[in-house]
Amino acid sequence: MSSSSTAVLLLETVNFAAEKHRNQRRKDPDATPYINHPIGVARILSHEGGITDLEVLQAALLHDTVEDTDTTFDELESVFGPTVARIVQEVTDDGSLPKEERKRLQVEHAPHRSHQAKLVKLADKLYNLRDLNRCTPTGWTAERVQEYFVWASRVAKGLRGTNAALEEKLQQLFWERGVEL
Ligand SMILES: Nc1nc2c(ncn2[C@@H]2O[C@H](COP(=O)(O)OP(=O)(O)O)[C@@H](OP(=O)(O)OP(=O)(O)O)[C@H]2O)c(=O)[nH]1
Ligand SMILES: [Mn+2]
Repeated sequence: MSSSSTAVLLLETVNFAAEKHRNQRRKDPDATPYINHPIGVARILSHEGGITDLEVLQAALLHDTVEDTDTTFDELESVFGPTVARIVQEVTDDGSLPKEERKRLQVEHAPHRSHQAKLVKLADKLYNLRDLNRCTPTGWTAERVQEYFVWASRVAKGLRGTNAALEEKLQQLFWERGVEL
């Protein structure tokens, strides 16, 4: 595929995600537009992970659309194709389960995800941990922040051997918190 059609597809994808997340905000005190997160996750993959796989970058832009908006996997498949839809599906929690179960399943399933899905997971965790270092979400205690680091390290353990650059950056954040990986 030519670089120009890659650019067009990425713009189509970021616009789809922006429209889906249009009314959502992050949990930080400034209520940052939610779309900053998926854009930042895709940018970590390209800029820090050296990832050029278009379907991975598209899946990163779309990774929270089904979990957090009215988007369906069928819709993603018809607009962006089966591979992108499958990667998003792999990184989407089952919202019908209780939160503790969803968290436990992320740890359990991480090692069995595809390489493409593991990349998105690594970048998602790296973004969210950096965001926690930047500021505390409204209503979160320091203990809840630390628990997120501990849980994220257990997920990251199952993602090992996927991307050295991203894993080293995650490792540094865990080390700074005194969390063993
Ligand atoms: N650090 C941070 N996170 C925020 C903020 N606003 C929204 N989030 C989202 O909150 C989720 C982490 O919070 P939790 O309390 O663990 O999860 P919850 O959404 O199920 O309540 C992440 O979802 P996710 O991307 O789906 O990832 P995951 O951790 O659920 O896998 C993250 O993107 C913010 O200001 N800072
Ligand atoms: Mn996310």
